[in-house]
Amino acid sequence: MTRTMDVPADLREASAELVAATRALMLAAATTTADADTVRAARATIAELAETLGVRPRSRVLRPPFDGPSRSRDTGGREPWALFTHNPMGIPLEIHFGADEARARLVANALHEGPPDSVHGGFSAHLLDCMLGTLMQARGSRSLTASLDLRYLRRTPLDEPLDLYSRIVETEGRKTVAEGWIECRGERTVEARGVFVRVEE
Ligand SMILES: CCCCCCCCCCCCCCCC(=O)SCCNC(=O)CCNC(=O)[C@H](O)C(C)(C)COP(=O)(O)OP(=O)(O)OC[C@H]1O[C@@H](n2cnc3c(N)ncnc32)[C@H](O)[C@@H]1OP(=O)(O)O
Repeated sequence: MTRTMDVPADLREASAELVAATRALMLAAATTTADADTVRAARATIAELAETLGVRPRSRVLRPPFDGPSRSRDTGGREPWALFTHNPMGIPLEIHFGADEARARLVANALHEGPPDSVHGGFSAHLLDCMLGTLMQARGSRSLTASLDLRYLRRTPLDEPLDLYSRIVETEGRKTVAEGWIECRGERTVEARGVFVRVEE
């Protein structure tokens, strides 16, 4: 494991920019209407880049510090915590923490499609697990998701602002119950309830 703090700040910044550009490339590659020659030329360029970047790969993505979310929480929601800065597979979320709750805003795009024009249910589950799990982390708790129950109430649209929320319901011993939901235009589309169990460091 390489922690973000183990690499120089300049490389961290360059890596975050590369990942953001890669996400833009993923969307462009998936939705392009360019002709076949242009697409093939792009493929060759990308293959070349993959070779350049893959010369000495790490076995894991850069890992942000565990206390990042709690430091963000300490700012009272002024400084959000950015998720998946170094991983283009993750859906980038900027989470604002309160004491026992969190919120984020996101516009899902064509890469996240499940039912036509709607967010894939697995991505909604991923987003809500992030909202709940990162809130646990922001409260300093080293906990893993033991269960995550979802209710898909209506379709969650692409290309529109989505509001994501999570909050702590109760804690008993090593277990914490948290819930979260996604809203579009003020209407809930998905609800989640998760049990988190604290583990040893
Ligand atoms: C060593 C690693 C270090 C890691 C440092 C963590 C750092 C954090 C970084 C954040 C990272 C982001 C995280 C994002 C969220 C994920 O993506 S987490 C990934 C998905 N989740 C997992 O992989 C978890 C896999 N499962 C497990 O590891 C274990 O089953 C668990 C959940 C830790 C529980 O195992 P255990 O410690 O042996 O717990 P156990 O003694 O059986 O039960 C403890 C209590 O929990 C209850 N419980 C257990 N499972 C359940 C359940 N499914 N439903 C309800 N209650 C349950 C038990 O009934 C028991 O209750 P009490 O009897 O105390 O009242």
